[in-house]
Amino acid sequence: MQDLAIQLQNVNKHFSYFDLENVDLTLPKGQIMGFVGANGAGKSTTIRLIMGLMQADSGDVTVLGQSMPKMQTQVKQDLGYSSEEMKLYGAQNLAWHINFIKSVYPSWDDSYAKELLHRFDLNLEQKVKQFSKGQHIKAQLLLVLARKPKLLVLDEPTTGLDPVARQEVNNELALILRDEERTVLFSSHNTADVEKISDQITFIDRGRIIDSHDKETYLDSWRRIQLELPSELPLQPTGNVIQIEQEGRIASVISNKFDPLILEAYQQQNIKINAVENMNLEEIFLANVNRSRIVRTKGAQQ
Ligand SMILES: Nc1ncnc2c1ncn2[C@@H]1O[C@H](COP(=O)(O)OP(=O)(O)OP(=O)(O)O)[C@@H](O)[C@H]1O
Repeated sequence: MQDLAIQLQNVNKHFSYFDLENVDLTLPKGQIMGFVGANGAGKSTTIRLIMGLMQADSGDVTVLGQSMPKMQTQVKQDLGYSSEEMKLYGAQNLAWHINFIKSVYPSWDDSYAKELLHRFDLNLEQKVKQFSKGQHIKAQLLLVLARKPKLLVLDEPTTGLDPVARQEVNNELALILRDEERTVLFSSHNTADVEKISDQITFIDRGRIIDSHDKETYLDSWRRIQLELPSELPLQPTGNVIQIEQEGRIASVISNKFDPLILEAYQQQNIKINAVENMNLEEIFLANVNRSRIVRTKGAQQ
């Protein structure tokens, strides 16, 4: 069995107006996982459960081989977390924060911290309360990255950053990717960031995991196929086609498990294939969410 940094098995968490349901999630060590979902999908709740900040109603949460939240202190040194909710002390400067974190975490890497300070263009002496939003986010990231934890859990690390700062943060994450010892889970709304830097992708919608795969094979399995039909009769759904849009004799279908045999099958029905297009992660995410919501609505109606 692969060595896992994170394993969630059948995890449930109930809130008054929201349920996280039967969440299964595995992240092998040394991988970067992009955790994608719309607003309110359950990303932060899942992350809080992973961090041991909240207890699941049922199911098992295992992080770096330890059961959470029970063994939280045992993994503390190896686990780094950053989220917008975490506030730094406004009255203190960055140097004070660095000294504090350094005293708690022996793995602190001074030369890496200096590098980040320079790259993120932060000032050691400036009081945190004077930081802009972007500087605040970058300072938080510096404090967690320079600890060099084995597992980094970042809740929307690039939200609120301008395109330049976003690129800087993404570049740092991409560098971490080369370090086979380290594992990253980061949540994001930004599918372009996830497409660029992650090697595992998990989609969550309305409290359920709707897909979780390695990026390369996943992206490669989706296609949009543009068709010209012999008549205006509705195109019949076939296996591996999850969406059909048709206007007259023109149809656009989406396959989530593309196989060239599907093209042969269309041609045999005198359907002309105008184009077979790859899809980007945003298009895949939207198609996936739409399908999952249709399936759930149908299930609820039955
Ligand atoms: N402590 C809580 N008590 C009650 N409901 C909560 C609590 N925390 C979160 N929720 C609800 O759970 C749902 C999921 O919230 P969560 O913060 O996990 O979503 P998210 O995917 O991180 O969203 P966003 O991208 O908007 O930050 C929301 O409907 C939220 O209102």
